[in-house]
Amino acid sequence: MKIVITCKLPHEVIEPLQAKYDVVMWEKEGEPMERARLLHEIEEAHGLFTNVADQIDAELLEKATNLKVISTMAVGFDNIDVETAKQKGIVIGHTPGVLTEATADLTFALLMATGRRIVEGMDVLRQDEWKSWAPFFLTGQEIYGKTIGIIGMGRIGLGVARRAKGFSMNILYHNRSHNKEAEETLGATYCKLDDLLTQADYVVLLAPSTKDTYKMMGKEQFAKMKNSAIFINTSRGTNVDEEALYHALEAGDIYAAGLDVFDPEPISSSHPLLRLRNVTALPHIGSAAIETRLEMARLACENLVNGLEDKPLVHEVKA
Ligand SMILES: NC(=O)C1=CN([C@@H]2O[C@H](COP(=O)(O)OP(=O)(O)OC[C@H]3O[C@@H](n4cnc5c(N)ncnc54)[C@H](OP(=O)(O)O)[C@@H]3O)[C@@H](O)[C@H]2O)C=CC1
Ligand SMILES: O=CC(=O)O
Repeated sequence: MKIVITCKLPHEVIEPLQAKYDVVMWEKEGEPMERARLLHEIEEAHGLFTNVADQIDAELLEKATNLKVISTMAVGFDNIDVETAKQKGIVIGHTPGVLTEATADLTFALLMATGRRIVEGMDVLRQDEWKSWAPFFLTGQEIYGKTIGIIGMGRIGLGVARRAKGFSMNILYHNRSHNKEAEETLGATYCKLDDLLTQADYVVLLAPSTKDTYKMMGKEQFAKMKNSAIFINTSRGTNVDEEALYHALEAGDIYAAGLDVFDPEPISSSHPLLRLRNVTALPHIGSAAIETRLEMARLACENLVNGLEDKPLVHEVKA
């Protein structure tokens, strides 16, 4: 059977696959497989190893006449046309859990960096703009003891809430349903979205990208936040109206934003958001810790092999 891998993986990860299958792997480090090549390779493929950078859409699935399994090295699967794949009897695997703590670390790091203007501080040094210690030079927002509002209290949201607890933060959250663990172990309080937005000093978005969450943070939502509040997004760029965010930041309706994700990705260096002093931006590196990425790759391989061998996947996308 033939496997197509759309990104360069370490030898130790693909060796077991090469022993059993005909493996085609994209070799360019840090770049996704060219679309034309993917559309060609998929015609004969039985298994597809993908990630958030590929669009696994109806056009591609139409050509994938032999495909049995799609395995994404990610927890989010919004880049995959799940409905069409399911109609064609293709199973889909993803990698929840193994990236939770690394992504929660990065989310909290981004919250701290944005609140305390860490990247601006480095820029000041690089540009020789540090004249003296001054009472209000590079002052930001406190973190310890403040209120955090987590939209999407799932695995990663809970990880962020545990970190926030260590900073004695008051924890609010909004989901479609209650998260008992967050309430019972961390004392988190369930809120309507509007209440969370008006009360939180830090609004952290961690809901998946779905039809319901598309641009869920827009003009109206940013207007409800405090002028001193900070918005952090480590979920998906599609969950935010980026133009509305830009205007809210520029007008001082909110204090700052920390962003790891954009729509589309990669974001261009000329994007208006990147020109704002009060934006701290990262290139979608939430889960980018070495051990985590190895675990994700191994789990995605296990899902792939199980799918090829008609065994239950370790983590199957059920949606
Ligand atoms: N920046 C990065 O590198 C990374 C980003 N991610 C992103 O983080 C997301 C979350 O991952 P993970 O925590 O594992 O996922 P989970 O499924 O565990 O958590 C998602 C949470 O969002 C809530 N939710 C879903 N729909 C809505 C809605 N319409 N309104 C409010 N809340 C909603 C769910 O609760 P309920 O069902 O009760 O509404 C659930 O608690 C991923 O889907 C991915 O997009 C993940 C990893 C790395
Ligand atoms: O964005 C990354 C993911 O795992 O989802």
